[in-house]
Amino acid sequence: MKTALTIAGSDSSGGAGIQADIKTMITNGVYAMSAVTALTAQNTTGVTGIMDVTGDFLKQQLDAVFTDIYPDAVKIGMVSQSELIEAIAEKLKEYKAKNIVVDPVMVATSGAKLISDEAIDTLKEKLLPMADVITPNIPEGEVLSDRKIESPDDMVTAAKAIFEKYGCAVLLKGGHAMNDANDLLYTEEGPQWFYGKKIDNPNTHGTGCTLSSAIASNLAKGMSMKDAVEKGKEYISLALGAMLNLGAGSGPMNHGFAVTTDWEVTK
Ligand SMILES: Nc1ncnc2c1ncn2[C@@H]1O[C@H](COP(=O)(O)OP(=O)(O)O)[C@@H](O)[C@H]1O
Ligand SMILES: Cc1ncc(COP(=O)(O)O)c(N)n1
Repeated sequence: MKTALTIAGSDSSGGAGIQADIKTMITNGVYAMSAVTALTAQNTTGVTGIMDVTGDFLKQQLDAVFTDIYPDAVKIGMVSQSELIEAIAEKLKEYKAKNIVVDPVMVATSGAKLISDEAIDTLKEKLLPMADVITPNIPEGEVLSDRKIESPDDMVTAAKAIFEKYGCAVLLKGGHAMNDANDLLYTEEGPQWFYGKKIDNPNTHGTGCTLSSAIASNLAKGMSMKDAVEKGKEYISLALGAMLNLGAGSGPMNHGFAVTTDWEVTK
């Protein structure tokens, strides 16, 4: 069985962060492991508390994982402090991690800020250049490219700028701010659009976490970047389309739509 590691924050309501990542990885057929960067007290209406782990404890978790069950892919989500980003960069280098997917999480769907300004600089300097692909949404893409993104043409210009600046493939997600679900992948081969049908579902808590974990799972299974993105988009469209409706705010998706309860105990 292929293996994947998520390095991210815990979402107590289970729709985003570590919990979304693990559910996504299981449903995509890989063995899921986690190194927790922070605990959040969070539900569908907002984040009420954040408790970061220490850099040393994050390193301990990464040592424990990499020296025993080597991950075929690594997904990085919420990392709010520079010290933690530095710890991750150091360990990924030490263990020669492969198939690194960075979701540069900055603001939750509910509006809470999940990264310090100083950490954004460290992310740009230390982590993005190590990534195989990064998956910013439009507001994150604006921060990383230092320009406004207001049209599909702007998406191409911004993705190219990020690709050239940080040397990693960029999947710039249109879902949030543009009126459709079209994402742009920018690699050394240039731009490629992935078209999605906008699903009329207000419950989008955790979509970014979920897509990046699906892509990491697909890379772990040996898919090319393009196939990993295409399959990842199919997965998130089905999870959104399952129309789960939980909580008072923007609720979670049904990550396990493809998990069967129709199993039997065999003796
Ligand atoms: N309503 C929707 N219907 C279909 N796909 C969507 C919808 N909203 C987001 N997506 C897709 O979900 C993925 C995550 O995007 P996005 O919501 O922008 O991420 P983030 O949570 O980081 O803001 C993208 O592939 C995007 O196109
Ligand atoms: C612990 C944690 N990590 C990430 C997100 C971002 O979620 P979204 O994918 O909705 O932007 C979140 N709300 N909580």
